[in-house]
Amino acid sequence: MGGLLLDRIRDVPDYPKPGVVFKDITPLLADPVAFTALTDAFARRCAELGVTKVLGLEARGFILAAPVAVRAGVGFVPARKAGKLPGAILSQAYDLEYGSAEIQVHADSLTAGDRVLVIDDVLATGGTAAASVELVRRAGARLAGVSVLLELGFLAGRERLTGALDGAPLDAVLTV
Ligand SMILES: O=P(O)(O)OC[C@H]1O[C@H](OP(=O)(O)OP(=O)(O)O)[C@H](O)[C@@H]1O
Ligand SMILES: Nc1ncnc2[nH]cnc12
Repeated sequence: MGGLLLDRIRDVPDYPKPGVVFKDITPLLADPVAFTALTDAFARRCAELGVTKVLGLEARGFILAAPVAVRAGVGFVPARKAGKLPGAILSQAYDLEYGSAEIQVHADSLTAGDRVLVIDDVLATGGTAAASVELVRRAGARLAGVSVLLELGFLAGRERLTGALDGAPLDAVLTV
């Protein structure tokens, strides 16, 4: 499966800033065989980890996590960029490879009985994933793990996240 997916991720140099090589997953999304293989792999991980909810990160994480929730038969919880959720929220600011942002979840979207898998496309510096893990904890749920399509190993996100994971697995389908 690795080649099928890696061949469909495009490098875009100097986007969105000079020096950044942007990993564009749109070719993968446009290929139903590749997208289905990825969805199935994430869904299998949900079953292995006893997941009750997947947390998808706006925006690319939404695209990957929503079909996983349907396939795995678990709930989908959106972590949205600041200012988009209408109810009472928990909020977490963070830095990422090319900027800074703030993500939010509805405070009642996760409960103490939930085992949550955070799903995103890219793990770069780990700032986004760390903020997501923090929101899961603050919502009172248990972190089942973090699963990403592509880990950029040279940015050391895994090292940054290790403490925050508290033993939960960090899985990358691909690492470059
Ligand atoms: O490991 P990090 O350095 O935190 O970077 C990873 C994050 O950056 C990208 O999201 P982005 O904020 O660009 O949003 P998008 O999904 O709306 O494009 C990507 O989808 C991850 O969520
Ligand atoms: N290099 C990169 N490509 C795609 N998404 C990213 N998010 C953070 N860094 C990224």
